[in-house]
Amino acid sequence: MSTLRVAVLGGGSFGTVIANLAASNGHATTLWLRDPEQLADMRASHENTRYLPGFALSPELKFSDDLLATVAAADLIFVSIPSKAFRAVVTAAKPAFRPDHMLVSTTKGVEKDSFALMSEILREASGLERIGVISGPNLAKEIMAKQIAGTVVASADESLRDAVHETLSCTFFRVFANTDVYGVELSGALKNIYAVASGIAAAHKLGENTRAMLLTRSLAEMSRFAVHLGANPLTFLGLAGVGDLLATCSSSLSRNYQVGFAIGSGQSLEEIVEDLEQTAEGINTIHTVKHKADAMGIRMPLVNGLYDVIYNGKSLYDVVLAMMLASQSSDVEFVLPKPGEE
Ligand SMILES: NC(=O)C1=CN([C@@H]2O[C@H](COP(=O)(O)OP(=O)(O)OC[C@H]3O[C@@H](n4cnc5c(N)ncnc54)[C@H](O)[C@@H]3O)[C@@H](O)[C@H]2O)C=CC1
Ligand SMILES: O=C(CO)COP(=O)(O)O
Repeated sequence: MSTLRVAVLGGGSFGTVIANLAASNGHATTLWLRDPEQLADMRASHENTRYLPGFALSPELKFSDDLLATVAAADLIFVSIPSKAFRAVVTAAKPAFRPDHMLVSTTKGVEKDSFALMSEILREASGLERIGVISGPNLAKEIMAKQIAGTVVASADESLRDAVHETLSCTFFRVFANTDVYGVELSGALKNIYAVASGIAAAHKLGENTRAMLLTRSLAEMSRFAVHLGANPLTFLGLAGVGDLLATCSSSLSRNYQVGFAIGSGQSLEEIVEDLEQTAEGINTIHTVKHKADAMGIRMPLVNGLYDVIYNGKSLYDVVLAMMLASQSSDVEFVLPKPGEE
């Protein structure tokens, strides 16, 4: 196995997980974080006490707050920065990029207003060609606890896919490959919306039939939307699609599910956002996807319903009732297209 020099940008839950996997696999790895206090704490304790307390990190993992030096010393760079700051960080790193650099987003969100996907931002802001994304059912704490999991790396560049496999694979973490970059990253971003809906459903103690219907119709809606944006619908049958939807919509470890549960328990969105000390991409994604779907004329009943509950103050009861009494719809649109959508 060849060893790579790896940089991970972002010292939150997931950046720490990725950096720890790479370092534990013997790759020279530096985790870049901007906060000097957190940097000093991580250097001293070799633990991410803020986001992943109780998990010892690889003794080989290095930490830095020097963005350009960290990037310049790496071959493979993972960007694990929330979508709202993603472009700013990649732009700041640009002076250190080289044409041979491989850039991989781990971020499950879309840029507000522009609707740019993270792979598009990586390409635009860096000017580089070797771009990829990873996504899948990857709850950070489970991976830190070495519970078996898999992820998907998507890129048109085979050597990048191989490098990510070599860097992250181990006895409890398996990396699968895909070439449908938009499909994989849209899967990761869109499922956060439905994790919020699932959290609301859980708070209302809805039954298993309801949960199964919600998840299945979520998958139908996600793939319908993504196909309009040029993704392959079959990607949604993979680990990044149905896999991540199942994990995130079922787990109280998911921050998006937690937000939904709090909404369903009667808390206001303002209170929830104030209390939340971590990233829940779904809140912005609901807003951004609703406006994009409206502009493109894509039917998204679950997104519209959720938007009405969260942003327009409509009652959940009225929204669900309207959905249940709507005219007959197609089960699988690739088998029976909706009239007018053949
Ligand atoms: N936590 C998880 O289980 C997983 C998270 N993801 C995705 O990874 C991305 C990052 O999420 P987490 O690490 O969980 O978030 P987090 O909330 O745990 O941490 C975010 C980190 O980004 C840093 N950050 C924010 N703005 C920054 C800026 N301008 N410059 C430098 N650093 C900045 C924060 O200081 C913090 O360290 C999200 O898009 C999330 O959807 C993907 C898979 C699993
Ligand atoms: O994407 C995730 C698991 O695959 C993490 O989900 P949350 O961002 O909702 O915690």
